[in-house]
Amino acid sequence: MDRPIIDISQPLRPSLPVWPGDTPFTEERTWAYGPDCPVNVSALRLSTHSGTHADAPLHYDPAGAPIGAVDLDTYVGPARVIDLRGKGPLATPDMIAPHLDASVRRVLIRSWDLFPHDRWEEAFMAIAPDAIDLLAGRGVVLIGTDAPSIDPQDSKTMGAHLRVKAAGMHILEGLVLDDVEAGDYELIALPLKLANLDSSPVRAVLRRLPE
Ligand SMILES: Nc1ccccc1C(=O)C[C@H](N)C(=O)O
Ligand SMILES: [Zn+2]
Ligand SMILES: [Zn+2]
Repeated sequence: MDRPIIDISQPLRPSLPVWPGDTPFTEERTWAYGPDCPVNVSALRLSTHSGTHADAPLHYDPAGAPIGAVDLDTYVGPARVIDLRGKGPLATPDMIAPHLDASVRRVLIRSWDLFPHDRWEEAFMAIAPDAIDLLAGRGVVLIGTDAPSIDPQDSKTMGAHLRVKAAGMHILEGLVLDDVEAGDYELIALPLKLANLDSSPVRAVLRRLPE
């Protein structure tokens, strides 16, 4: 069976919308191909939470592991995409529970009809802390979302992140699920081996599961 790759990652470019106040994405050419130079080499500067990314425990726990030290198995394997479009600003246990079964280890939530590639959209769907508890209780090890955070933009308590910490779960944020039907897939979304940092951009992809 053909299992084409479905790219669920944001393009990283200077116009990338970023969290208010965070580091904008910039790029520059350090060496430019030309008569005296046989190569192009560039430099980039970006927030660790740019685009589609994986939070490290260090993001919400000062003693937490940096992204370069996380267990990579979490980011590769079967994942269930669930469609919560139009269900409001907060994903609750009642919304999520009907989509789960004992086999599900990774859950990716779709909340946008169309991913807001060209603007920062602060009215994104967050995930209720007790929904994280439900997922953890069902054996889910990774929660992903097409929103830029699992907590509301104005959160000061980071309730969902702290429940993720308590459960030892992992997080993907900023996924692009516009072209993905609800269902089960193989997820591949490995973070960079950034030795000291709180998050890493990922190239997240899905494939149909082998029959
Ligand atoms: N860039 C930030 C700067 C300050 C506070 C939050 C962010 C975020 O991007 C949210 C983040 N992705 C999160 O894991 O919730
Ligand atoms: Zn993040
Ligand atoms: Zn986060």
